[in-house]
Amino acid sequence: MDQLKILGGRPLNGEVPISGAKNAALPLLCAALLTDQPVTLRNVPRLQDVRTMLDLLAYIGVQTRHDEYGAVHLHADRLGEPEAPYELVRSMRASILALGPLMARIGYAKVALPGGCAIGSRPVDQHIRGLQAMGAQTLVEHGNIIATLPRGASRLKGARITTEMVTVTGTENLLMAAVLAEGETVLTNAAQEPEIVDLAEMLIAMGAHIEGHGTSTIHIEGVQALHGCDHAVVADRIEAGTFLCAVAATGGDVFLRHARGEHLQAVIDKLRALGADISCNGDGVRIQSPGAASGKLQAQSFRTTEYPGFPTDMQAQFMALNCVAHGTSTITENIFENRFMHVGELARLGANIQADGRVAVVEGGAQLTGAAVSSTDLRASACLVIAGLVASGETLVGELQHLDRGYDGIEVKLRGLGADIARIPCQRAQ
Ligand SMILES: CC(=O)N[C@H]1[C@@H](OP(=O)(O)OP(=O)(O)OC[C@H]2O[C@@H](n3ccc(=O)[nH]c3=O)[C@H](O)[C@@H]2O)O[C@H](CO)[C@@H](O)[C@@H]1O
Ligand SMILES: C=C(OP(=O)(O)O)C(=O)O
Repeated sequence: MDQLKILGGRPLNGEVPISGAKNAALPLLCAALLTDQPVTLRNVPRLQDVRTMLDLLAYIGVQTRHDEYGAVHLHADRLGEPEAPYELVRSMRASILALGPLMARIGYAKVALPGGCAIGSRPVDQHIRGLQAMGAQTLVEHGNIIATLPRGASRLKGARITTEMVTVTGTENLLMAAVLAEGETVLTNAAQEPEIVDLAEMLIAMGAHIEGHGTSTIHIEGVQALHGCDHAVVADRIEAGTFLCAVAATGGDVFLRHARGEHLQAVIDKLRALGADISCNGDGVRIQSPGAASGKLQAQSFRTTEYPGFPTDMQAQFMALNCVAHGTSTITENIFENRFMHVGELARLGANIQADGRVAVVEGGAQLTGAAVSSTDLRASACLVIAGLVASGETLVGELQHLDRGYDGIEVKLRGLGADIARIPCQRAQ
């Protein structure tokens, strides 16, 4: 397995382009299942999760092509009796996003249950309950969710659905199911993330009737058929947030081109309180920071919540920053029950953190020193990269399959900003 070798202690300066969002691209790719006409998606990040999703869609019968300009061309004109097999689903939970569109388009879906994963148990009961409310008959058998329409029915039926908790992919699945259902669907307690808004905008461009996306109540009036579209994926707020934390920690002056400051307000508020100077305009976000070594950064307590609150997908990266800023901070993880696995690895670099259940108390001001560490999940890997950028000496980050799921060339981008970071291919990694 490849490793990242980082020599810490350098400030970051310059400009970095922010890629399209993983968590938007994955549902948008699945939305191509909703029409028999060609769909073009632009600004699609080059990530392992995108490759896995394209493999899955190809398996289902969709023609797919990722071109050299970052656009993906999809054509779902011939769908058979599609299956999303466990081999593809287990490496990427977002495969569950094929369920809603397949039910909407052909009234049949067989998707392997994604199972638990590193950050928590992550059930999909709300996806299934919502589809049942729209008339789907579902069966869990041999590890698969099999969904069908009742005898004589040709479409799902619109319904009022209130999910028991706010779920991002659950909202996306039900939104995609509802656009071709008969009559009106109202999703209450819906997720409000920018990725939901991006999906709704793509569906509207395909001819769907949707109102209220970006709020907790979404109204959808089903239509008979959708047409093709050409849509660009929204910029990745979590990639942008990761770079903001990296620059805050190392110090420097960086412009994040394409980043959308309005999608990162909770993180930006905390970074400003910590001591970074941040300005946003229509082209991107600029951060200037004196860096942790200046002794001027003040650690910030926060609790993760649904959008627009502080995102769980930024918790690990901000924790790395709190380790080197001054003062004690308390971090509460409210979304996933097991998302502190980076704590042990940060400790190997010299961090001082006590985690108990969903709460971690970070004693700031640590002088981190480089060591070999292992990623346990996607954002944990990003947090270790940030820690490595500030640690003295050499840090080796292993298990990069997690990082590669969600960051498009992070080491190339960081090197462009002045970091001393290199990927060591597995045969040379020691
Ligand atoms: C591909 C993608 O977009 N992934 C994001 C999505 O994951 P994902 O959509 O899987 O996360 P959810 O919003 O569904 O999960 C929120 C909480 O609800 C629980 N839950 C969810 C659905 C369900 O049927 N039953 C249930 O109990 C989950 O276990 C979790 O505790 O939102 C998460 C929360 O912002 C992010 O961390 C992920 O990066
Ligand atoms: C947890 C994440 O992704 P996924 O839902 O794909 O596991 C993430 O993007 O941080």
